[in-house]
Amino acid sequence: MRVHFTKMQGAGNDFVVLDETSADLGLTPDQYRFLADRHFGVGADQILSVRPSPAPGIDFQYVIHNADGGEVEQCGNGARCFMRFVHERGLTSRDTVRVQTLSGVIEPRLNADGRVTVDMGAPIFETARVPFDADGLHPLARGDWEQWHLVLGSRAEGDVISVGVLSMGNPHAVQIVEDVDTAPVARQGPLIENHPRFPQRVNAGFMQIVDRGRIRLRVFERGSGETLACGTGACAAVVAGIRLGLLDARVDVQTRGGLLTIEWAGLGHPVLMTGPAVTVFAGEIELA
Ligand SMILES: N[C@H](CCC[C@H](N)C(=O)O)C(=O)O
Repeated sequence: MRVHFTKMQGAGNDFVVLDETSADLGLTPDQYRFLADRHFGVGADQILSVRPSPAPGIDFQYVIHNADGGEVEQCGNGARCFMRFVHERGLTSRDTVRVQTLSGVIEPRLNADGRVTVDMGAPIFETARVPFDADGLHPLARGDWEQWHLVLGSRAEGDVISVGVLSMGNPHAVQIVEDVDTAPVARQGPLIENHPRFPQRVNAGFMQIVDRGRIRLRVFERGSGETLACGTGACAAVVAGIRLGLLDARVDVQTRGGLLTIEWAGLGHPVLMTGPAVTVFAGEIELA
């Protein structure tokens, strides 16, 4: 099957985008993994499928698969690229659309300066909804929020880290580090991602607080490994920092791939994420 695709990136988090508005391609996990493969396929952190409206009042459906072929609930950098894609392909003439994802409706908006702002919805803190298995654990109260001690690996080698746990539709565990450049992302990332207390695994954030309006962030993503940026990870990190009393309501997030700006007015409010969305090239590929 010959498939047309568009390669895009948002702050270096890169995507293969498929226009499935005329017909679902019906791809398998193996085919998603092939498209994401940086040696045998196109190469991407996630594969984004643009599908027709599922209901009145909703413009599109947005389906996301990680590089490991697994479908996931949300992708922030992908949502910005989604908006650029539907605009460039003439699938909408509007600068904002309503998009159904597995975790709810999001509203990306194309700004005059070329960046894209997305209402990512409100963060979720109930551990059962992240999901995070807190049974038998005693939280550490910090700010107006709880932190959890996680033992990584076997008790012998076990790092014990303190994480904030929350969902942006997808699960995140965020820890504060002195310096993201020396943080043990490669070693701790997989141990956090696959920690048994996260039944659906988790995205692992490593946040360095520069000042109350700026952080540096690295994320070891569930199903994709460390990426140059993670949009939902940036939202989760800023929300965690605000709840710990360490950040103001508007924060610039410096990732290895670029700058994102996150705004959150507090409990009950949505998180707004603003950042770049770039079309790199289009092509076709033969799928077995
Ligand atoms: N790896 C994530 C999905 C992609 C999130 C990230 N690329 C973003 O920009 O939010 C997960 O398994 O929940």
